[in-house]
Amino acid sequence: MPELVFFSGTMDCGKSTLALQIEHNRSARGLAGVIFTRNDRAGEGKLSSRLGLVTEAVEVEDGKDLYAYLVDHLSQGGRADYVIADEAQFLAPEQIDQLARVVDDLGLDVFAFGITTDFRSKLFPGSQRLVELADRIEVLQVEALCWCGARATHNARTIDGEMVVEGAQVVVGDVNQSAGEVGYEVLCRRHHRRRMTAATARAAALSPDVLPVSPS
Ligand SMILES: Nc1ncnc2c1ncn2[C@@H]1O[C@H](COP(=O)(O)OP(=O)(O)O)[C@@H](O)[C@H]1O
Ligand SMILES: Cc1cn([C@H]2C[C@H](O)[C@@H](COP(=O)(O)O)O2)c(=O)[nH]c1=O
Repeated sequence: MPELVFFSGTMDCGKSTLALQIEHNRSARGLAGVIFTRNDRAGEGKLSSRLGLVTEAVEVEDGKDLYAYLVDHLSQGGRADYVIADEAQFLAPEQIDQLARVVDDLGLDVFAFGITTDFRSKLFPGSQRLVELADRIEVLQVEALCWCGARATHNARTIDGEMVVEGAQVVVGDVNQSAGEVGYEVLCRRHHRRRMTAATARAAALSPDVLPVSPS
């Protein structure tokens, strides 16, 4: 049975790498995939991994109907044996519904990859719809780690290493950004709640007089 699978995890846990591996293994066996993405750091129409691999993809703009795209593609003689959607958190809920229809009405497997929650630990609308509709949700096996060594479960947005909690939901960016730039850091829940990043933990360790944070 074809499936809609949501591979989810924090930033930097290997989602795009896995998407590229699935694409490689299937195309090596003569299967043809359609790859969707939106707002990849490598630029428009790219699916890229931090391991350096990159492939061409179809950029999903606002309002693009993914089901209609596949029907057009197939009716013009194109092949599609499976579908990959990276950065799926950026898709609109209607576009996730269209991916579910691709599974049910076209009989194709759809593999969607994305982060579940934003820097305020709120669900992205696209991820929420995936949680609601997916046949299966897979959490990636290679765990990203918080600076304390615990499994990272949350994404923090940082400026100069300090966690910020105000701003637009979507700001394309990366972990390990240089000073002055908006960046991201993955944290365990405890340290996300306390807004304690690697930089602020280091600074606190150097100032033993600082009182503990309030028990909120
Ligand atoms: N220099 C490196 N050597 C080995 N593995 C690396 C290196 N840089 C990144 N990685 C791996 O790549 C993962 C990030 O992969 P990527 O697919 O870009 O993540 P995601 O799409 O989840 O944000 C890291 O968690 C790490 O496992
Ligand atoms: C937490 C969070 C992230 N983003 C952006 C930052 C990156 O461009 C992508 C995640 O990509 P990755 O391949 O999983 O690293 O999402 C955002 O726009 N808003 C956020 O709150």
